[in-house]
Amino acid sequence: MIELCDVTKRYGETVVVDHVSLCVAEGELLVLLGASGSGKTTTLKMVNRLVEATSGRIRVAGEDITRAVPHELRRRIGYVFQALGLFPHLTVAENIGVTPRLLGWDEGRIRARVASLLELVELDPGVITSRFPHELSGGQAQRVAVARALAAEPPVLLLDEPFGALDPLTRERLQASFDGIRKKLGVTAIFVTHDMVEAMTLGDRVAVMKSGELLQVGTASELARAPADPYVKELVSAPLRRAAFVTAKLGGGEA
Ligand SMILES: Nc1ncnc2c1ncn2[C@@H]1O[C@H](COP(=O)(O)OP(=O)(O)OP(=O)(O)O)[C@@H](O)[C@H]1O
Repeated sequence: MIELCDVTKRYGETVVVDHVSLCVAEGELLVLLGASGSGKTTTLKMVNRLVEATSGRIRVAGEDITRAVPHELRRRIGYVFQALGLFPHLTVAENIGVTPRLLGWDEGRIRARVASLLELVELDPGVITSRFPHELSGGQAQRVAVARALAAEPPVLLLDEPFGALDPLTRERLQASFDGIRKKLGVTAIFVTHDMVEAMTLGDRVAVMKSGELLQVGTASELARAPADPYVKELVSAPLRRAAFVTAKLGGGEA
């Protein structure tokens, strides 16, 4: 469904994404995992042409994206990015309804969709629909951005740390409900995170990036069993190291 073939992005002399090749199958969620500055966001933005690749080829549903009109491409691809991009002068309901409205849905269908999406992301429609983005907390705004990306049931979703601003318990609940809905809808997705536990929880496969290079792609257990690089090994063992630390801190290994 999404194919990157030998994709490179350069800014001047600096290579920020270095000959990356990746395939995401229909209905699959691929996590892009890596440290800050490793090129995850740039890779994601090349898929919907918010950033143009310097070289290489990208296809979505078999179509070379350079042949698509960028705004039409983006209507077919839901996108949640770090800066959220909610329209400040539109209410929550209007923000979520933007793409369905562009696609010509009738108002009743849009209203019902907005209400069901708000419930999905655990926001009370009665309270939140008529608020403006500046009247939301960071976590609420993030949830509205996720709802907006799902609004027109796009076949492809790109998510850049969509749960980053949430407290850990809300984050865990929303990860679970997101996982359910994307499987139910059969959405193909690329999900950027630097959190290994989130990657293991949500990803069918995980792609590890470092300094613009793709180090390894595989299921979490493949990465754990046969890490191709010391950095991958360190990343996948991080949750266990932290769990051991917490266990020790709480007073021993019996817990
Ligand atoms: N418009 C730009 N001009 C020059 N360099 C850029 C530009 N956009 C990104 N970069 C650089 O490209 C590299 C990769 O950035 P990118 O945002 O893709 O990383 P990331 O892995 O998503 O990081 P984070 O987890 O912090 O969001 C960084 O070194 C960044 O400074």
